[in-house]
Amino acid sequence: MIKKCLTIAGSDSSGGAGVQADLKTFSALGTYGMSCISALTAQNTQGVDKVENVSQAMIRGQLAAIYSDIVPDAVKTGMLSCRETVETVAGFLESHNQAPLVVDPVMVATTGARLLDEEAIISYKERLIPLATLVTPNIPEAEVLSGMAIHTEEDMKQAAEKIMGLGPKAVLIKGGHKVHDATDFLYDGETFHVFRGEKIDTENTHGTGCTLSSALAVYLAQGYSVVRAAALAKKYLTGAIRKAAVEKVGHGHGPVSHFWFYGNDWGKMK
Ligand SMILES: Nc1ncnc2c1ncn2[C@@H]1O[C@H](COP(=O)(O)OP(=O)(O)O)[C@@H](O)[C@H]1O
Ligand SMILES: Cc1ncc(COP(=O)(O)O)c(N)n1
Repeated sequence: MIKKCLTIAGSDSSGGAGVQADLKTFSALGTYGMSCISALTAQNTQGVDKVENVSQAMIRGQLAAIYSDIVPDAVKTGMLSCRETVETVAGFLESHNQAPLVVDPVMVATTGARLLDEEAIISYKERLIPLATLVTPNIPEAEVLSGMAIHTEEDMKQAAEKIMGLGPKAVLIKGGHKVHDATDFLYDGETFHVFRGEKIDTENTHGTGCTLSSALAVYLAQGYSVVRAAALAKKYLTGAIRKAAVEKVGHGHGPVSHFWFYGNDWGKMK
């Protein structure tokens, strides 16, 4: 039976990040995608112009409609925007969700705009992260969650240990913000797993974190271990960045391309 994946995240009007990136990833990897939209953004590849939060009643309504009909095999959260929404989502998932949960603690867009209120961080730490199968901060987000500065790979490991103290089953610190490589660290409380990645020379990285966390949700829905899911998700994302480097959309930070994955088969059909 087809696996069903749910994203709880913000909408990106330009289609590169947020719910739109998540649904594209779910489809490209052969799963059925569902969404609960937490906030609307008016944004493009150059910046975020406006943010409007969806009401708590509407967020609860979307989640209740989904869970009363189609039970997800995996869930991911992305931009949750404010403290109330983090609390609402955590409260709902606590009582209704039994599937693997990937928490991408989205705080700031690639273009620099804030996507999360400062007061929401405490709710992430106390309510949502403890429910996570995997939490996937980038380096600045890991600094906020761990309360320490990260300059070296040793720092990434120490921060991962501190974030594990918040109660998730595993943490993946993403290394895309480093200058020379794109190495990610996964810590499951016992072992550090290193995912070395070539840094592709491109500014077209809009939606990388969203795509990675969605691909992780897909592979967890399909029953892979967290370690295997992380390796497969990184492979999918690297292909999507590589394609984006030669296929620019928009005038700013172009979105990653999900077509690379279908590309070969489509080529054969022509
Ligand atoms: N230029 C790049 N080349 C290859 N991989 C990248 C590049 N930029 C980011 N990544 C990878 O994309 C994922 C998201 O990373 P990061 O940019 O750190 O997170 P976010 O999108 O949340 O800011 C990670 O797996 C990271 O290693
Ligand atoms: C609705 C929404 N969610 C998440 C991101 C972060 O994605 P990125 O870091 O790639 O800009 C975004 N820009 N917009």
